Amino acid sequence: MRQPLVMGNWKLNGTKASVEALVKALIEPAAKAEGVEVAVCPPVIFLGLVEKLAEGSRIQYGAQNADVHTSGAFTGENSPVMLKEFGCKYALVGHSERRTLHAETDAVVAAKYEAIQAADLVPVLCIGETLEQFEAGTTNQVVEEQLKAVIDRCGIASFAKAVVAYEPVWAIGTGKTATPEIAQAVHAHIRGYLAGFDADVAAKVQILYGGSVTGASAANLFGQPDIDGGLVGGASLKPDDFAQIIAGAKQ
Ligand SMILES: O=C(CO)COP(=O)(O)O
Repeated sequence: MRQPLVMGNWKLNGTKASVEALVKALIEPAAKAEGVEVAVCPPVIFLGLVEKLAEGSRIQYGAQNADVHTSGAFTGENSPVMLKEFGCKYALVGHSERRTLHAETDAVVAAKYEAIQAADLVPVLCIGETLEQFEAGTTNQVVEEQLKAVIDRCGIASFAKAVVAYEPVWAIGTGKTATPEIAQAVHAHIRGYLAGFDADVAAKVQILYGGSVTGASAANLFGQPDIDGGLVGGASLKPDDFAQIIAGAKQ
């Protein structure tokens, strides 16, 4: 019922040459992965290039961040409306690196989520606990709070046009993937929490796992009933690994 989605988050990586090589290398794996949605989130400066390269392919794309404003005196920002003009389908919001390095609070994340949807883009709402919170056993409360901030501002119905990405901070870029069992338990909790507001919306929303996903770990993770694909960092920069991850979602 839910279509798997595999999304690469390139973070602050790439050159014109590497972006060209990577997108070209992904066209065939994406074409073969019928039934799997494939997307990449390059640094915004490469969006125009990705738009050209991905034209006519099954590769969709998005931004890693967006401002809350549409236009104005906000030096250095990119608005969701501009991202839409460049053909983006998605925008990540609330990635842990934005929350930590750019002090994005739950309130800021909710405002950005709203602005992204207002521009007719699909927000990919990133949530997840730190190592300290994981060890303290508070994962479920942490993700509930992160979700609640968005529900309070935008309503549960907004999740009909959103994607959730569960990314435990301790698994991001560390090589420590959550086991399929740990990830599934949190995904089931997230879906159950959303179902408390609206069962139909909860049943349909795609919930991605992110954090050190590799070609080797993807299929087991994506085989879990509440894991609908992945948000992939490091491995999405390597065409062979990312192709294997895409294939892992086709099961
Ligand atoms: O942060 C991530 C994706 O948004 C995950 O990054 P890694 O796959 O490099 O751990």
